[in-house]
This record gives sequence, C-alpha cells and structure tokens, in this order.
Amino acid sequence: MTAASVSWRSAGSYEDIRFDLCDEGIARITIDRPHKRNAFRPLTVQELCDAFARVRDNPRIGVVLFTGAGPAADGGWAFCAGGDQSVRGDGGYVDASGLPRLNVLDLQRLIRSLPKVVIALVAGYAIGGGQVLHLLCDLSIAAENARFGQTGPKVGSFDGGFGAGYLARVVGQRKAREIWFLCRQYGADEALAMGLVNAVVPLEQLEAEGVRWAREVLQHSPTAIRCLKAAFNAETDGLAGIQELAGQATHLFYRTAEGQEGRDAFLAKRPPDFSDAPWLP
Ligand SMILES: CC(C)(COP(=O)(O)OP(=O)(O)OC[C@H]1O[C@@H](n2cnc3c(N)ncnc32)[C@H](O)[C@@H]1OP(=O)(O)O)[C@@H](O)C(=O)NCCC(=O)NCCSC(=O)CCC(=O)c1ccccc1C(=O)O
Repeated sequence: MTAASVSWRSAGSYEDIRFDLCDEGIARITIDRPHKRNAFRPLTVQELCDAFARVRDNPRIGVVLFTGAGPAADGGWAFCAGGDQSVRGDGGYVDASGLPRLNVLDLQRLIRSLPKVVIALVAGYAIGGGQVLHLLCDLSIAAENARFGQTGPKVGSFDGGFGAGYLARVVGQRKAREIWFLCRQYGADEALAMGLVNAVVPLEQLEAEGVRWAREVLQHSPTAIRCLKAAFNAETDGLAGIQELAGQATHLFYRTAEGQEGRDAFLAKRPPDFSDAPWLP
C-alpha cells in the first residue's frame, strides 16, 4: 500500500486541532491555527491533551504523527510557533474563563510518557514552545523548509525543564546554550547535523515519509517498543523516568502466573503458593 492511499477519518470534533485515525494503527494530530503559525493557546493545549490521551487509551494505535496545518493564507508554514503571545497575561496564557495557565507542561509530560511512538512532522517554523514540543517527540522528520529556534529570552520566557536539559542531551551543552542565548534560527540541514531531527525530506513528501516510518515501527513488538521508550526516558528523566520503566516491569509481572498467584491467594483468603516460581539467575 502506498502512503497516498492512507485513508484518514476524523476521530473527534475540536476547535484548534484536528484528530484523525486510519485503519493501520496510526493517528494524526494536527495543530490547526495556521493564521497564528500554529501557536498554542490554553484551549489548543487542552484539546491536544485530550487527543493524546485518547491515543494512549486506544490499544489499536501504535504511532502518532504530530504536525501543524499549513500553508496559512499568506503562504507561511509552521509546525508550531509556541505560546500564543496575544493571550499571554501577566501570569500565564489566559483561557476562556480568565485563568492564567502553562498547561503546555501537562502536554509535554503526556507526549513524553505516552507508551507509543510519536513522530513530529515539521514543515516551516518550530519555534519557542513549538520547538520544545517537537523535541519531546520520539522521532522528528523535517521538511526542507523547516526552521527551528528559541525566542524565550527575546519575548520574556524560558523552558528550564525538557526545553533546556533534554535539548542539551540531544544536541550537546554548547549547542543548547547557543540556541537559547543567541535565539538564532536553524534550517533543516543544520537541525539534521546537530541531531535535532532524524531526516529531511521535500515538503510534498513529509507525510508520506512519516507514514513510511510509522509502518516500519508497527511491524515490531509493541511491548519491546514501550519498554524501550520507558528505558530511554529512565536514563534522562530522574524518578519520573524510572517510574515509567518500573511501571512497564509491573505490567509484565501482572501477566505472569507468579503475579496472578499473589492476587488469587489474597482473594481466596489463603496463603500464596509461589513454589512453582523459579529463583532464576
Ligand atoms: C514564527 C515566526 C518566526 C514566523 O514568522 P513569519 O513567517 O514572518 O510570520 P509572522 O508574520 O511573524 O506571523 C504570522 C502571524 O502569526 C502570528 N504569530 C506567530 N507566532 C505567534 C505567537 N507565538 N503568538 C501569537 N501570534 C503569533 C503573527 O502575529 C502573525 O499574525 P498577524 O495577525 O499578522 O500579526 C514569527 O511569527 C515569530 O517569531 N513568532 C513568535 C515566536 C515566539 O516568540 N513564540 C513564543 C515563544 S515563548 C513560548 O513559546 C512559551 C512556551 C511556554 O508556554 C512555556 C512556558 C514555560 C515552560 C515551558 C514552555 C514551553 O516552552 O513550552
């Protein structure tokens, strides 16, 4: 089957995003605010969290393609230009009820801990908080027109979490400091050279390439992939990362006769019998 034959169907009705599924185990989540270069407001983030949570809870989905709608009416492209500065109040990004929020941090953790593979498809700008979102995806494919960069020190913001520490793990301390301190923009080839993206393709091939990578992932063991993702996170994310990896171990243990004997004995109000369980080397 060719990428062009992927048949997407809408899986939800949202204002700021699009959420599509296909029958091959792939989801596509698109930030749909091209007039703002796909900058996110609190509602955008809330809807993204909802869609990613639905992906997490759907056992038929193994890979998510995360992208931005484009081109805009003026021809400009963006994956995401970060937080929408026009709704930035004095204490955060203000939602419809007037509450100031930084709910993009919830979204970052959701993508990071999603036990499935998230592939960023970047056409145009991935700037500010948008660059951080792209960074948190497991894999990233850039179109030739992609541009990456930080603006925090220009616009009075910074991401001292994954946006600084994990960026330094990916591109190295020197480059990460350059990215944040100088606020330059980097083209797709520079991003590839510094390890920020996995591949660069012509714009018109971006989604097809993403689908091709997704199909390759989907040929492999879901359990191995989810344990590997948790293992990569455990190496960088402190106790939260170890929790994820440990959770995968517990998940596997629940599926053994030994684990089930503990539950069954408790429910039968008898002592557990683990005599069949070997003390392996
Ligand atoms: C992205 C640009 C470089 C694109 O430039 P260009 O193609 O010339 O287009 P423009 O004419 O500039 O823009 C077109 C149109 O879009 C509007 N727009 C673009 N970006 C934003 C934005 N971020 N907010 C609001 N509106 C935006 C722009 O105004 C135009 O509309 P008009 O109606 O014509 O005016 C360029 O647009 C650009 O540099 N944009 C700003 C990038 C930026 O500074 N983003 C914010 C960085 S700070 C941030 O993202 C905080 C993130 C956050 O919430 C956070 C907080 C705490 C911890 C972690 C994080 C985190 O990082 O996630």
